[in-house]
Amino acid sequence: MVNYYEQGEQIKDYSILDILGEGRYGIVYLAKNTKDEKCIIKLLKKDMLKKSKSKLFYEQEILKSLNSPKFPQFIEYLEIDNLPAYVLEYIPGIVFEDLLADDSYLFRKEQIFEIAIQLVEIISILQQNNIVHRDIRPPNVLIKENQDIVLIDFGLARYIDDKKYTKQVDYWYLGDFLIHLYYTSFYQDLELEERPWYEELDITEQEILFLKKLMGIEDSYTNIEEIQSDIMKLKIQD
Ligand SMILES: Nc1ncnc2c1ncn2[C@@H]1O[C@H](COP(=O)(O)OP(=O)(O)OP(=O)(O)O)[C@@H](O)[C@H]1O
Repeated sequence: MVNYYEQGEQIKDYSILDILGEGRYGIVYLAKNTKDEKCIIKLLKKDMLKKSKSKLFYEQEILKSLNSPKFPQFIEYLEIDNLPAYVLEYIPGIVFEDLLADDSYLFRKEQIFEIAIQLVEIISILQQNNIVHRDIRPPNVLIKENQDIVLIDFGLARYIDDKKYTKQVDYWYLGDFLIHLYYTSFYQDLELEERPWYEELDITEQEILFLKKLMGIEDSYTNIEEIQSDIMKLKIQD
């Protein structure tokens, strides 16, 4: 049984404003502190306590260690009804999942390159801290009003090793993310047979090669500098 908190209810020093999301593992609340500043409270579900231990551990550990405006700051650990919870900085903005759900929103190429540059910078900071996020998807990437990008939800993030948790996992997600953005300006003729993205999208050979390398379809990228340099070349050619 999940004990939901309602708007106006108090959890320790925080007053609940809204429920932002509910996953298998827990509930994400928007709340405000005693100074009236908004923040995020993540509360784990009881029946998921065993399974979610590692999710909780890594998300906390990793966010504590990252000190950059490109990620939400870890504020504090709480225990609520004997369940672990933690408080994170609230980032005002909109997640890409919501932008993509709005069919009228089209990403232009120069916007896609700007977003790609910021995401690569984010991956580069993660790599400097030996971290792979493993979930860089539209619900987990937020864009602020000033167009700065912030990566959230570190539940699957881990320390890089050379087996399961490789750098290439985040390169694959970056490629897939960018393809979602390219598809916003693709008109699907329902009469025609579906083709793979590299045939359907109106993109250059260089863009195809870049995306294929990110996704490991062609020779994979081995380092982030190479990716940075290829995006700059694409941007100049555009
Ligand atoms: N720091 C934050 N600032 C602003 N909004 C946030 C923040 N963290 C989460 N959100 C909002 O809450 C939603 C759910 O958050 P998040 O994806 O971290 O939860 P989760 O339950 O761990 O997700 P999942 O079930 O996908 O693992 C996000 O899509 C976003 O809209």
